[in-house]
Amino acid sequence: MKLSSRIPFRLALKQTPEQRSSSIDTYQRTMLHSNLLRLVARGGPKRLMSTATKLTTVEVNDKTGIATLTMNRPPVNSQNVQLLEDLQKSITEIENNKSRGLILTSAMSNVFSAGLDIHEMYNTNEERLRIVWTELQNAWIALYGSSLPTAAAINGHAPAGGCLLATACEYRVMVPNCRIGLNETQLGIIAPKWLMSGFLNVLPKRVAERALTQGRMFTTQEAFEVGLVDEIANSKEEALEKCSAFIGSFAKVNSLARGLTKLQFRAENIKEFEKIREKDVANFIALASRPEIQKDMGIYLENLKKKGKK
Ligand SMILES: CCCCCCC/C=C/C(=O)SCCNC(=O)CCNC(=O)[C@H](O)C(C)(C)COP(=O)(O)OP(=O)(O)OC[C@H]1O[C@@H](n2cnc3c(N)ncnc32)[C@H](O)[C@@H]1OP(=O)(O)O
Repeated sequence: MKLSSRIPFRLALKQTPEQRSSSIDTYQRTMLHSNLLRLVARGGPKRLMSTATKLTTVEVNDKTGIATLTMNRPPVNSQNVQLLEDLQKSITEIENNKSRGLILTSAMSNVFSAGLDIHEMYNTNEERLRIVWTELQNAWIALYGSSLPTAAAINGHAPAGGCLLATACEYRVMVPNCRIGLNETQLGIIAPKWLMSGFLNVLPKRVAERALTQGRMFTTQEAFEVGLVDEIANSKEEALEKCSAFIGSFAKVNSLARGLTKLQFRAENIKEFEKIREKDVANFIALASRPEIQKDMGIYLENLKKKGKK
């Protein structure tokens, strides 16, 4: 069985030793291929891929081979089921079309993603809650478990689920005067462990614990200082360039070796997540259905609306 050198981690985890050794042939071919792609050109012609998605677009730069995945759900890219499904489709498409890397960004001018769409969790039924949470899990694992180099061009605020997507990537570049963080405790809710894993990958444990217990939203500058974002860019274009440069830094590195090394860092979190994912859905349904949580969500939504009208 021939295996792609860009096999997603969730599948690589299930490989037998024979399958792994067959990947080594691919390894050698990939070496040759990556040697041909040494220089990363910036800019260049872009090709819009034929995605069947409504709320995401994928553009591949023909010179660099890097795909830009853009979330486009006005006004704030809040993550409803459709956006979460489209994210997964686009990630799969990028993995299958042999792109050299993936940059996640937003079509909004001041918001990367406002996190889960609270309307999807409010005043709804258990089946809908199950779908919402399962799709959030699926979108996260597709990004976190991708063997491609991934980077987030955070061109606006990234609270909660927005921060989740950004920290699922390997590199983050953020524009000034925005906020990012996992603010769940401020909303009276507890983020499960898998949801914190990207955050815990990039921050020292002590900083992460304090931020998560406080539900802290970091400004761009603060996020840079603690290492939650890797660079600050003055515009979305600059953020995209910096993300491309990060992905380009792997041009001389064999992609299979790179991907499997990434896997070794993430495998434990992924395995833990796979073990508890069904229980986690049940926990979410139980929590989100509680009358006091529903009441708080209603108040939160009202306050968001009032703020918008000011
Ligand atoms: C029950 C257990 C749950 C466990 C879940 C744990 C995991 C994940 C959780 C989440 O992701 S929950 C979502 C958390 N997100 C937030 O708290 C962000 C809230 N939004 C904002 O802070 C701001 O909107 C913004 C992102 C900083 C953008 O500010 P801006 O001034 O540009 O826009 P607004 O005027 O505030 O919003 C415009 C419009 O959008 C609506 N909206 C904003 N965020 C959401 C959202 N997350 N879900 C649904 N709708 C949202 C907002 O109400 C406005 O609506 P209208 O007034 O235009 O109707």
